[in-house]
Amino acid sequence: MYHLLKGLHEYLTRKEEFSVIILGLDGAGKTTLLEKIKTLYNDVPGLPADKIAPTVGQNTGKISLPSTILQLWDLGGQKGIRSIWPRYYDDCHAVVYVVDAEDRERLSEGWEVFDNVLSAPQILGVPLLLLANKQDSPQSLSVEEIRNDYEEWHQRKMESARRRYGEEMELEHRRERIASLDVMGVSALEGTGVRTAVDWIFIRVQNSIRRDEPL
Ligand SMILES: Nc1nc2c(ncn2[C@@H]2O[C@H](COP(=O)(O)OP(=O)(O)OP(=O)(O)O)[C@@H](O)[C@H]2O)c(=O)[nH]1
Ligand SMILES: [Mg+2]
Repeated sequence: MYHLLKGLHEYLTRKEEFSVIILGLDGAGKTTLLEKIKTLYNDVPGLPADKIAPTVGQNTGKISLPSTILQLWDLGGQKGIRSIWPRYYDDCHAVVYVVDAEDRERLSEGWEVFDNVLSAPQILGVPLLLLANKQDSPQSLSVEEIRNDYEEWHQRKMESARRRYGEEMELEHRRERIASLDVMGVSALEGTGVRTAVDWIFIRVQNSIRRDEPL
């Protein structure tokens, strides 16, 4: 009887686990975001911003939400480390791409890398959230400006591909993904917008296609 009740209790209180990968250029604020999420959701706070060094490899974190656990993977964004990202694509349930909205100089580089992520076949059906970070800084571009900058960059890229190859290179599913792209503003440093972003992930992973795939 004890085992039966224990099993029933475990069944009723079990939590489904989802993996979320956090990507973006070095310095975008991924680790600051991860640590802020830990501070907001866990009893043990995450590292303060002044203790965070550039990531060589990965950092992880886990948060518990109603009937759900989110396992977060913050991957290093330096050029030489980005090649490890695709190893995480097969098993992730959501992707968060962080942009430094303050650093106008590196926006194009960030879009180039973002475009590679978008075109990875393993994550085609996976929810993708674009975060315009550092909204606490007055120099930062707003969510609207970031979205426009990406769309303009993408338009330019398509035009240059058309000129070079004389054909429409873009695939339909990619166009749809860009059109329905969700962009949110956050300050990983101050925590503004972070709960809204986590709520978005929480809701989207529940309906994720990958969730229904057999293990
Ligand atoms: N003003 C401001 N600065 C931020 C914010 N988030 C991160 N930073 C700063 O940006 C710098 C880089 O932050 P990290 O979190 O280390 O960036 P990262 O994306 O993890 O970088 P890599 O580990 O190299 O890929 C640090 O100096 C942070 O304090 C933010 O929301 N606002
Ligand atoms: Mg980092």
